[in-house]
Amino acid sequence: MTTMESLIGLVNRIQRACTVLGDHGGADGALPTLWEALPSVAVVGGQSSGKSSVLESIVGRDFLPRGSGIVTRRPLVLQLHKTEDGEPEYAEFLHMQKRRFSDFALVRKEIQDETDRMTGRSKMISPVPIHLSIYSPNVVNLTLIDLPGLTKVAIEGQPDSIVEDIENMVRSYVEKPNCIILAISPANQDIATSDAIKLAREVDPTGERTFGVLTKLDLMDKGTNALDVLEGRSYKLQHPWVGIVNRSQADINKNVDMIVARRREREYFANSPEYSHLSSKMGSEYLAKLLSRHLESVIRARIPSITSLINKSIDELESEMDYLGRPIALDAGAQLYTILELCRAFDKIFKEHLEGGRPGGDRIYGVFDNQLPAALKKLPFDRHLSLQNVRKVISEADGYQPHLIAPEQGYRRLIESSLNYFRGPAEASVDAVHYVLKELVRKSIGETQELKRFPTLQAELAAASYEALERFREDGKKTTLRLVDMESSYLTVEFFRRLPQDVEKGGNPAAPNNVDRYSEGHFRRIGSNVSSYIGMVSETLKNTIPKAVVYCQVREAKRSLLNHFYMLVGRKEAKQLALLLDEDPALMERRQQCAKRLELYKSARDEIDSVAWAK
Ligand SMILES: Nc1nc2c(ncn2[C@@H]2O[C@H](COP(=O)(O)OP(=O)(O)OP(=O)(O)O)[C@@H](O)[C@H]2O)c(=O)[nH]1
Repeated sequence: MTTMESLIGLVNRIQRACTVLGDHGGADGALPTLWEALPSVAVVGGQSSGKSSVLESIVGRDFLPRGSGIVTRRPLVLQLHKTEDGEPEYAEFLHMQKRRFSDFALVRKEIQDETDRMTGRSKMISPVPIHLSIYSPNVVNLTLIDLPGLTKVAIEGQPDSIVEDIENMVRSYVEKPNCIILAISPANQDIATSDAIKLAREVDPTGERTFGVLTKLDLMDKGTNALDVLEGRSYKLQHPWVGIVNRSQADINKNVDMIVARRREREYFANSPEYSHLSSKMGSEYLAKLLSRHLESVIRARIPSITSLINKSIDELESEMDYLGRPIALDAGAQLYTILELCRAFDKIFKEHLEGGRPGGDRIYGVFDNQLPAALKKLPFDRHLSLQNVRKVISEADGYQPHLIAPEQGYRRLIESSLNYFRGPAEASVDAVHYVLKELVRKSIGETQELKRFPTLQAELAAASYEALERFREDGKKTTLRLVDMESSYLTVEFFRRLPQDVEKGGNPAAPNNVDRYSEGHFRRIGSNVSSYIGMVSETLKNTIPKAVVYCQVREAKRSLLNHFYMLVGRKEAKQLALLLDEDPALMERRQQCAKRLELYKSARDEIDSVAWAK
């Protein structure tokens, strides 16, 4: 292989890979894409200027869709690969790599069908290119991009905006500094009105990367010629103008062979009185060689910057791969190990929340320090130990025989019924701490970077943790309620012994119409005695409830949150483990894309290295 072939071949391969990866120089890219760094040749021209004809005669084959209106509605990236003489000619589409087309009429049909697949049968246009490779001994290595013909009016069924849409799409290709513009203008039309030249002048005012092509020389009015244009007097470009004679419509109808047409074109120039002095620099074959040579020199000049773009991209992709994490191992042992690692990472963060280092654990103390005391304070003892209620409870407890010295039964009933009120705050504390723990689990899962890739494991971990917390909550409730029950099962005798003996009987003589067996003061005193006993119990519970809650819930969460989960995981089979490590599909997709791109860039780098050394 000569250097030229390998250089263009290299760019061809990179271009194809770019398309596979969806990189076709979109207008939105903030960073320069690899596609944009690669030199390419775009064919631009007004409708019927002869674009398709030029492309076909460069290829030496009929294969482009024909018809009226806007036929080319998607860019066609045409990569020509020269093969050894005698080898069969064939074409291949990137979107259908398994199929080799040797019938070029079918190539034409597939271009049409593939255009419709993207744009629908509407006459809309799409910037997503179709990739076609042609392998033939009759071509030179070259990549050409056929773009929709510039037009001035929309036809039936097309929105008016199509005129502008086409121009914008074509512009988005030709404005790239690496794009070589093949500007096609018909000779039978004033060059000053050429759509192709108008656009080329706009994006390449110095004419450095524009190749002017003049078609339909044979259709000029008798007695006129195109020498002013071809010799660069009408519109100056850095590269020489190339005149072309394509097949006429009549030739096409008569199926005149392309190879015959090429010969006729050669003869036309050789025998033309006006152009014979230019004949070695005219015609589609010459144009193909000129472009190929130019493309090669441009590629050679661009190689250092392409290499540096590739190296930069490799660095970026590698760091993205690091961020996305390694792909998961396939054997059960390694998977189990990974799962346990991930659990440990989560557990560590959860503990940091409880023990400090990360916020949230303090909210548990908040429950003990604020919520519990406030709830205890709010208990309705005032109402429960009102004079009225005390009198009622005591009297009912006494029954037909009022108490003689102190209402033992009544006291017990009052105390027991009061103690019942403590169940509320006890349960509420357990619940409050439960919710704090649950929230911390949720937060910790979110904060475990390593878990991000594994939504299934995240969900399972959360479910297992919540289940464990639920068990701890039940235990917490049982234990705190037991503390309350213990208070009612045995009263502190000392407290009552220390009370002054209440011996008052027979009512208050000062009260004139006392219908009660005991004075109000008597009941008041009982109420206040019970109230201070309850106050004492309240103080105790304020201290013991937190102990029970921490013992049953917080301590257990720290010690054994995932114990049950570990046991379950340990029993799982390889397939179930793999399910747990099911990654977020979007992420998997991204890693795959990333890996594919990385592979592309690396092989591009290798190829560039080998081409550079081959020289
Ligand atoms: N006689 C003659 N006819 C030509 C020449 N070039 C193109 N034609 C004819 O002009 C018509 C249009 O040519 P195409 O190659 O289809 O032009 P195009 O720019 O691809 O047209 P659209 O795809 O419709 O925009 C066809 O009938 C060709 O046969 C030429 O050099 N000489």
